[in-house]
Amino acid sequence: MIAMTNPPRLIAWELTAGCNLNCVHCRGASTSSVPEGELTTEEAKHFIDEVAELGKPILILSGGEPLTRSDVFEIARYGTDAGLRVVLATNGTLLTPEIVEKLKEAGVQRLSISIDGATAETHDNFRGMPGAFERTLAGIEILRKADFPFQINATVSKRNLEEIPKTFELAKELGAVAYHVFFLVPTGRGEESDEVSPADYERILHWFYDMQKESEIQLKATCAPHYFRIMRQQAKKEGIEISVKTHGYEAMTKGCLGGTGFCFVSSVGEVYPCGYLPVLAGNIREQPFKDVWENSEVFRKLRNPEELKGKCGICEYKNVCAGCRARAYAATGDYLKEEPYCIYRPGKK
Ligand code: HEM
Ligand SMILES: C[C@H]1O[C@@H](n2cnc3c(N)ncnc32)[C@H](O)[C@@H]1O
Ligand code: MET
Ligand code: SF4
Repeated sequence: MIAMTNPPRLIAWELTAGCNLNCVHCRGASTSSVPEGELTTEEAKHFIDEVAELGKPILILSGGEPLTRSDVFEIARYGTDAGLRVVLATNGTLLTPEIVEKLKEAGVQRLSISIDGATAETHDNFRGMPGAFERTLAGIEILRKADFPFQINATVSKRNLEEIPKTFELAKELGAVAYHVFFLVPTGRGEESDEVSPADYERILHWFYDMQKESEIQLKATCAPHYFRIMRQQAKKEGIEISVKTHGYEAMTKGCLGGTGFCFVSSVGEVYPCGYLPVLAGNIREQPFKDVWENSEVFRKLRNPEELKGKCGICEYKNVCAGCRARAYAATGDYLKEEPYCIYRPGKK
């Protein structure tokens, strides 16, 4: 019998590597100069056709800054018409009422807006542009007036660790429908020296767990697979069964979806397990997307927990966590080795 591969549930697509900001942590090391060879509008549409044939994932139009690409609305419309749930990730500084209207017309369902500090000083230092915070807040005001749903994405690093709870408060005050924390991955301009310590991961993820229990808006921790262990450890202590009712969407999913439910497509058509793990799975200019998704070596390995090495390989939580493969790669050059930022010793329960 031939083993079936599930289609992706979520695809992040770097429509362009160009950007109007210059963030210290940017995985794409994006700047205002746009590298050559971006997928053309026609190639982009062809890719959408290929994705829609395989399944109906959420398609995240990302970057770089996707709003610097003039055909972004045409691409979004095409994705919507193909039956995909199209969302867009932006730094929020370029939003105008006209752009928001066009995004609505293109059927875009939600925007994510990055806010990496609760004060202008922290955010602007992070984002490499004085005035970015004010411009992003102005962008959010336009979204609110247009009644356009948005989530806040905040990236945790040593530079803003203590302000993270305040960014959550800000997200709620601003009327976000969700708050997603990303944990810095040292790739592109992201530096290992800015990563928070394993003990701080543990502390912030415990805080996140407590917030999730009482929050009225949706919370998600991205690139912190250990959250799924902590969730189980805490629920056990509290004598709670994990269910969608008690723990929301997080009850149904697992730590890292890279290569199993998620992949990243770069501005020149390269396919990766995620935007932080530079191990190439294939290129949609050279191969059908279906072929890359189903057959590439890196995806096949990531789908098999038995491939995990070190303490991740013997951990009782490996099926729900599996560690961050991008951090393992950045630290050792081998994406199957143990997650370097996890404090847990397998077998302790
Ligand atoms: C609806 C608006 C959303 C937007 C705009 C958005 C945006 C993003 C972006 C830009 C990334 C980073 C991708 C990269 O650069 O590699 C990302 C990652 C991710 N998001 Fe979201 N997201 C949204 C909703 C969701 C939802 C609803 C879920 C869960 C069902 C989700 C799950 C994930 C996962 C699993 C990753 C992958 C992290 C990784 O392994 O690379 N997102 N999201
Ligand atoms: C989609 C989200 O990804 C974040 N982002 C950009 N670069 C990195 C990185 N190296 N590590 C973690 N998150 C990152 C952006 O700040 C945005 O909020
Ligand atoms: N530029 C957008 C943001 O800052 C999306 C991609 S970030 C790599 O949120
Ligand atoms: S993180 Fe986003 S906004 Fe910042 S430089 Fe990278 S692409 Fe631009």
